[in-house]
Amino acid sequence: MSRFASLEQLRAACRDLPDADQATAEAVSAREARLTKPSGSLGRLEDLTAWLAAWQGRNPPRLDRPEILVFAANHGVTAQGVSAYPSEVTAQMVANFAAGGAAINQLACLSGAALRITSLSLDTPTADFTKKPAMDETAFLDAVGAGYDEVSDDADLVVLGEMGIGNTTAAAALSAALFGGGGRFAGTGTGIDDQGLARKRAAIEKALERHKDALGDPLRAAACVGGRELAAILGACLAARHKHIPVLIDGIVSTAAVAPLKLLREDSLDHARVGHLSAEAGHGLLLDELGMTPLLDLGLRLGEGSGAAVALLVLRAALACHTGMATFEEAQISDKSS
Ligand SMILES: Cc1cc2ncn([C@H]3O[C@H](COP(=O)(O)O)[C@@H](O)[C@H]3O)c2cc1C
Ligand SMILES: O=C(O)c1cccnc1
Repeated sequence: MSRFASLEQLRAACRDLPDADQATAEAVSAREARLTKPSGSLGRLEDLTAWLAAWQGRNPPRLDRPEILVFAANHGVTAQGVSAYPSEVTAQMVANFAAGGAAINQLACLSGAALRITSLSLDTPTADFTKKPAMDETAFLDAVGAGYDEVSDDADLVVLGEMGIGNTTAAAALSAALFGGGGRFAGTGTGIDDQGLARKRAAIEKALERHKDALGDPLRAAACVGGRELAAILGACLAARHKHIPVLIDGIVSTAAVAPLKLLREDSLDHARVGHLSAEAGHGLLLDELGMTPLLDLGLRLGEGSGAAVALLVLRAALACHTGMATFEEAQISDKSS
């Protein structure tokens, strides 16, 4: 039995959100202003520390227990020839994660984060959404609930990633369902050729036409043209908000996964930052629609949470400066006002 019994119950949970702790953020910004550097010279690192504090409600904020949650699932739409790799690779990569051989294992280790992989019914792919809804309401709510339940109460940051052959098609379809524009969010994913990209766009357009009556509702759109791992990421992002835990989102797949939340409540992603701009073509377009600015732009196009895990190192840099630096008074350095 899922934590969410109906779409209406989930919708209510998506609208009932705690706010940031502004007083704590202001206290952190006040200390930041007294640190031994020209005012504002640590640029966006300064904002990141205040953002962490605002959502953790803690001064100073901490990164003692960050966790990377990777959700894996399979997609019926792969029957349309939309990925360069076969669906078996999803389970094979889950085995690789368990053995420590994937990119995200190295980045989790380096960034000092716990890594948890959750497989969602890998032997039961979603339906091919060019033909019918990817998930019925029960399957969708189960996946959202599974993601929600993965977030630890005592995590101080959650990084959201995924593994699922075919999921850049689901991400592009969901983005278009939410923001319009047919195949414009489609990119080459794992590296499909021009014919593959044409098949991907055609599959997306067919799905949008088939499900057009459902797409006005962001949650039904996510059930019709999303995927289990995208639904779980939505659930985890929502759980993190309810638990006052800041979130780092990864590339196009995890961004598309949480996008329905934004349409249900405008400020629902304020506790989240986008770790990086994926090289997957549609990610920048999607971020423009969401009004979100990525922290890094390194040309990554992997998924797994990899770009967000690299961005966690930047958050650590921000926090190290904030907590370790001396103030002007402590170091007896004359500041510009004295
Ligand atoms: C070996 C391998 C490792 C991966 N790690 C993440 N992805 C990424 O690629 C997939 C999405 O691309 P598409 O929509 O083109 O299938 C997802 O599994 C995503 O996490 C991988 C893909 C492969 C092949
Ligand atoms: O940006 C992403 O999330 C992405 C890009 C390519 C393949 N898989 C994921």
